[in-house]
Amino acid sequence: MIIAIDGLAGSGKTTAGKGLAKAIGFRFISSGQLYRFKALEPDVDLLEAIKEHKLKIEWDIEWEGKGISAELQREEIGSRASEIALLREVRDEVNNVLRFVAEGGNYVIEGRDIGTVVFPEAGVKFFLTAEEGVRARRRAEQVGEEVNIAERDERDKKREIAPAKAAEDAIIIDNSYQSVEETIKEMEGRLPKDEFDFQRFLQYVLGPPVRGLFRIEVVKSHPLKYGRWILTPNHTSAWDGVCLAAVLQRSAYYVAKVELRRILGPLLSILNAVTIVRDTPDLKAIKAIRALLTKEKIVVIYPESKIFTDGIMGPFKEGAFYFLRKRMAPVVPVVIKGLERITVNTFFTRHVRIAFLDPVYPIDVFGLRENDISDKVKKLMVNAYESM
Ligand SMILES: Nc1ncnc2c1ncn2[C@@H]1O[C@H](COP(=O)(O)OP(=O)(O)OP(=O)(O)O)[C@@H](O)[C@H]1O
Ligand SMILES: Nc1ccn([C@H]2C[C@H](O)[C@@H](COP(=O)(O)O)O2)c(=O)n1
Repeated sequence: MIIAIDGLAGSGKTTAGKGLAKAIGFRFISSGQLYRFKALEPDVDLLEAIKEHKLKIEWDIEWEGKGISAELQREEIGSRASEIALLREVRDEVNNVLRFVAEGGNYVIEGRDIGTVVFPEAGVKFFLTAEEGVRARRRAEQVGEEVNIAERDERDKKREIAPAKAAEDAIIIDNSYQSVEETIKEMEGRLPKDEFDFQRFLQYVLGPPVRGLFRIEVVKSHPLKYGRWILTPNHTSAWDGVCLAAVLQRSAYYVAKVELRRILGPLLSILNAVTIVRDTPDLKAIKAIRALLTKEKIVVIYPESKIFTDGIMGPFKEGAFYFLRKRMAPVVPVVIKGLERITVNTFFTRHVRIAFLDPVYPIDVFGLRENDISDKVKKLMVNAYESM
């Protein structure tokens, strides 16, 4: 899911955008920083540099392993950036890079034309404003020098290509007299929530008793309230899906083998399962999962594809990472410990621990093959399991 934040200089796009991204577990990109980088290093081919991992643009810009945000923040660079941002070829280059990096991820992206030109299909669009005097004061405090914000506004608003303006469907927030926290809270409050369904009802009703019964402890969490995610849990018991559902704050779509239809019948659909024929390219299931991700849902895929009760993770199927490699969604590896070798006698003495590991985004695995990706994720999960 892309959350676009546009606005004029000093309206708080970067500060509030970063805060929002942190609060909801998304990544953040400042397109203004990219224009500033281009002003600083005009000869660098941005896309090539990103593909070679020389340039990192998420959160703060890193060039050849070094953070350069302070240098980019200089008023002289900002002013030069505003000038080169008038050039069609520079804008195309920056836009291509933004689309390439963000594809299939959950991002908050700030700029001037993010909701209007770069991501017109963004899930949510904000346009931040503040009075000119307030913005000038903020920028002057930031850079420690007098700033001619009116001149910059003129250039950004009146230019022919992609002028800074609110998209027709943007949510406009004037934060002249708001704190940063208030702006972030207002933005989060305007994000679209999932519709209430039967699984969500079960989570409300059965979540607390299941958490109590299995003494579930979330040892590492991740806010999964918005956006598209693929969760890849290890699979030691039929109960791990129940424990996972009990701690999620949203409905998830579980990918299950088609054979389960015979046992569970229509209950599978009620519980949001997507059935898949194993060991074949099941195009119907792939299409269904792709549609769910496009609708910004959570999909759960067990990479081992069957239960390994002793806690030693079985071989990972590469297919579980197909959607990551195809740049359709980030993967959150989930490690569940405490449900191994479950028996009637030990059922009531469980202490289940769940860790949601840091997400792996499509851009992180760019250029890797499916089996390298599954090896990488498995290593992360095995290490986490052993340390829990
Ligand atoms: N309500 C608010 N929301 C966001 N930022 C605020 C708010 N109030 C004050 N600020 C301050 O405004 C300053 C400017 O914010 P920021 O750099 O995020 O703006 P920007 O829109 O990204 O500017 P530019 O386009 O020039 O990079 C920061 O120091 C920030 O702390
Ligand atoms: N999407 C964008 C982002 C930035 N610019 C230009 C306009 C600004 O003057 C300059 C620097 O941006 P800042 O860091 O101040 O946000 O880059 C643009 O044209 N389009």
